[in-house]
Amino acid sequence: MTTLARLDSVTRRFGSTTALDAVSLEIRSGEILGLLGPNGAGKSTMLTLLQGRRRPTSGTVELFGGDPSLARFRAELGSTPQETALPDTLRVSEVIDLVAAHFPDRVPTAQLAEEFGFADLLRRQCGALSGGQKRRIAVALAFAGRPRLVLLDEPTTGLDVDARHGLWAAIRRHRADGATVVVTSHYLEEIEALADRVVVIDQGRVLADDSLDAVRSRVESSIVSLRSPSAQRIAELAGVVRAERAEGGEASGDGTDRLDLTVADSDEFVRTLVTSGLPFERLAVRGASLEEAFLALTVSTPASPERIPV
Ligand SMILES: Nc1ncnc2c1ncn2[C@@H]1O[C@H](COP(=O)(O)OP(=O)(O)OP(=O)(O)O)[C@@H](O)[C@H]1O
Repeated sequence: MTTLARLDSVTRRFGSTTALDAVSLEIRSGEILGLLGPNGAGKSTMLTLLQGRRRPTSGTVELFGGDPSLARFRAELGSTPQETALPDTLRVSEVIDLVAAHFPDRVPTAQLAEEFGFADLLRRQCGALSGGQKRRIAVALAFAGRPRLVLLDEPTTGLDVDARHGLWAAIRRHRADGATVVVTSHYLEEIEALADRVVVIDQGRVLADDSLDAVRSRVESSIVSLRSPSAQRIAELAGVVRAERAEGGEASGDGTDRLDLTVADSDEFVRTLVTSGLPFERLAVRGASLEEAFLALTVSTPASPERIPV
């Protein structure tokens, strides 16, 4: 597998803020790489370095084997920024032609519009589009020149469910046609739906870099759900990484609370629970979703595990 881009011990500071802290990462051809992290984790900074829009404070960023701040190394790069800004007075088809003209092998306008679901908007001026329509067009623009590498910063923010699913299908189709994609997202289900590989970042550091399944299994989290009148004490038992009152789990009429506990080892935790003698009922155990695994990863960075007050 070819390496298309690489960060080698990259640190980027903004004044006293360290947005990226000694990050090393390779982007390999053919993959959809999901960048996952809370607000301010450093995801957008990583993309701007890959786009050559900023330089690292230290370390090396390489795009197609060269320095991304030099235009010739960006020739096969497509990207969609977090903020969508299309020129108000141009028609949609004109914006597509303008962007695609920079690439030697463009996707025909009608095909792109069909794939990304805006065939009916081609003659519309950009200023007259809704936020969601602009977003779909901005994502499509990243693919307009069949770039080898596409960077998508929160591509489906603000889109409804149907529009998001449509975009995911289009992104997958372009990957099948040979594009490599890096996608940041706040929607964890988006990363689960798209990514082959997941990089979890928090506070500028890479906490995990592995296949989707491996990231899930690496944290080996399980969710133990139960009801108990002693919720607080159960949440404080050894082995609990995170404790949360389940949705709709307000104290019920019988004085018990429903709890969802993220634990590293469910067998061990159940033994601890039984030994504690604390009352519980309706215990259920299941594997953690990516979202839950991600939360467990990011909250376990400090010395002590986080316990959300229950
Ligand atoms: N131009 C800048 N000047 C000062 N600080 C900045 C600048 N750009 C980013 N930062 C800081 O660097 C850190 C990382 O920001 P970044 O935008 O990369 O995070 P992110 O993971 O993309 O967050 P979000 O999910 O909220 O978009 C944050 O603390 C942010 O405030």
